[in-house]
Amino acid sequence: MRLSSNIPPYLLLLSVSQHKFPRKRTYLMCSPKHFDVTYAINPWMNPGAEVDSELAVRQWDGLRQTLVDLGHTVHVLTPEPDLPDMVYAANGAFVVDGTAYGARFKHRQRVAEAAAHQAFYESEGWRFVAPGEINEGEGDFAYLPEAYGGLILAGYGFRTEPAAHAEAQEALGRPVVSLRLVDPHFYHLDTALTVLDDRTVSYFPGAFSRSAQRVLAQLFPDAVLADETDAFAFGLNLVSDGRHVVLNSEATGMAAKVEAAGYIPVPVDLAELRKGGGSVKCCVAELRR
Ligand SMILES: CN(C)C(=N)NCCC[C@H](N)C(=O)O
Repeated sequence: MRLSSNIPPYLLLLSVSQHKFPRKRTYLMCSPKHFDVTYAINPWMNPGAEVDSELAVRQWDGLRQTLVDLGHTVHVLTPEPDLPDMVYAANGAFVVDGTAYGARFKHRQRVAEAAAHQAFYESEGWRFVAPGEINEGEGDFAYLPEAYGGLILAGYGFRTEPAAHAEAQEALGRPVVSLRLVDPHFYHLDTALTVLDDRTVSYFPGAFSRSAQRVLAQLFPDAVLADETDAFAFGLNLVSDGRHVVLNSEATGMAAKVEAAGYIPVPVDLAELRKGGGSVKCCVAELRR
């Protein structure tokens, strides 16, 4: 930056402090090679709907390439034929400070996915904690490394059991704040709340119980608030590196909100995978060393 003598130093400091800095991330994804909608376990799934799995793979690859082009490392899990929801890799574990707390899926159709994730973490040398309680990994857990010294937010009400929140706190040694989800369209925390940078969240209040809304307002007075339209467009189901916000291209309102908050929206088309009830974030697990 060229310093101009006409700009008062306090204004320069202000512009630097508002600049968002990206952090290089490591992610895990799984190709939708076997993606299909053959059962309905959330309100978005319609087993009668036609699914173009080749289009799903192309769109998914666009997301993978976008993350690589932003400078991030993306590991890829091998998809398995009878696990059509395996593309939603965020649900397989929750990783903080080098420890992977494994998933235990609620619905029988997804139960076998957990073993594939466990095998990945163990073969890559991560500390793996096997779960006793039902939980759907990063679908229902979010981490803010710089909020309150490192804070985990956890959703319950549809998939993950509250007992898993205590189990995650034991496994990961970070405080866990439990938040009750109340709208079945937003059955995982990551459809209703997202982490924009190490201390900032964005969320749709209407997806949470009144008490959970009060908790979020108390903890995050500076949150970027999303509305129902943003949430229904899967606008909160995004992946941010602290500066670039990769989100569903249909979520134009949410893109405008993150831009106004100082981030750079990076839209990707993931329409085919919406038929399974997920978007960008569901497809991407963050591996935190
Ligand atoms: C953002 N969401 C909801 C996710 N993190 N995961 C998507 C899972 C979709 C799958 N058919 C299911 O219902 O489990």
